[in-house]
Amino acid sequence: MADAFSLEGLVKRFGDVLAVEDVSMRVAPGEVVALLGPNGAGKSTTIDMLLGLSRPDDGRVRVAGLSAAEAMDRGMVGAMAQNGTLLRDATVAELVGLFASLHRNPLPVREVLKRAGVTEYANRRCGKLSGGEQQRVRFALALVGDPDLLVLDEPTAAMDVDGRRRFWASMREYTETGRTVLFATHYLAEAEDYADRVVLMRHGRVVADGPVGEVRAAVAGRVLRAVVPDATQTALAALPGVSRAVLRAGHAELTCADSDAAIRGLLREFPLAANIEITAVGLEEAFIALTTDAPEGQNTAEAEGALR
Ligand SMILES: Nc1ncnc2c1ncn2[C@@H]1O[C@H](COP(=O)(O)OP(=O)(O)OP(=O)(O)O)[C@@H](O)[C@H]1O
Repeated sequence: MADAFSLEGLVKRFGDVLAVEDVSMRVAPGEVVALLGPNGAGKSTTIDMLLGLSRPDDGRVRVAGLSAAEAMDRGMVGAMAQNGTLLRDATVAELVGLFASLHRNPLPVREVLKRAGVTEYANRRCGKLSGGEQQRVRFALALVGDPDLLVLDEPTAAMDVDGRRRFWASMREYTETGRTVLFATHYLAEAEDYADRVVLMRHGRVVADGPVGEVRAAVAGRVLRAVVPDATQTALAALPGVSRAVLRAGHAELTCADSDAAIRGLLREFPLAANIEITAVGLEEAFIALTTDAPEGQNTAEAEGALR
């Protein structure tokens, strides 16, 4: 089956800043992909290139076999920017109607309002809406052309807990129809709950790409904690199966790719290790392990290698 979209070796520089460096991914139709990463990781820059809003310095974007610009022209892509301005004096229904008139095959306005969950304030002026409500209107505008691919840059940034829940309920309905979605987010729980696949970015590069469960397992799978007298952080990091080690006042925290190998190695090298405890790693810890620069003695590069 043809890719819903593909990014091949994308590079983007802004002066001296290498914002995106060799980013590649292939996304199949129907996949819901979360693009995760800390501030400045290159998520928005990648999205802008996917949408044809900026040109890569190197590499190629294809959307259903077309260039980004062609796909946008044909209304195949719906986009929701972080903070595009809405016409303040237009009502929500008027604005959606205006956008519908720009598309060749728009969905009926009433249908769009319903799908985006904005029917209750359809007759309110956009300038009178809260930040979260405005985000939902932007979502409606992204849906109006009935696109095959939805690209959302931090869609829930301004929403409260209830707004977020309602937004994702609308999204679920949309993705159940087999549409492809790429969304950037800072919320790990959103990636965990709503994406089939997670792409983690750091410093302009993809550092992990896979199903949520696989990413979590590949980063470590487990954290082993123990009191280890006479150990050094470097010696702990060198144990088999350990991808990251932190030692504070004799308390070791070992992030493990293989916790069985790690515990055997630990007891062999440090027979006095005590109070040993092993727990599963959440996506949050996996995310932090992969997207923060490791302090001395930690071995994040190894964990990254395991994922590529
Ligand atoms: N127009 C620009 N001019 C100069 N530098 C830019 C420009 N756009 C982005 N950058 C830089 O490129 C890097 C990547 O930024 P980008 O906005 O893509 O990151 P991001 O992952 O989307 O971050 P955030 O989560 O904060 O939105 C950052 O160092 C940023 O400062």
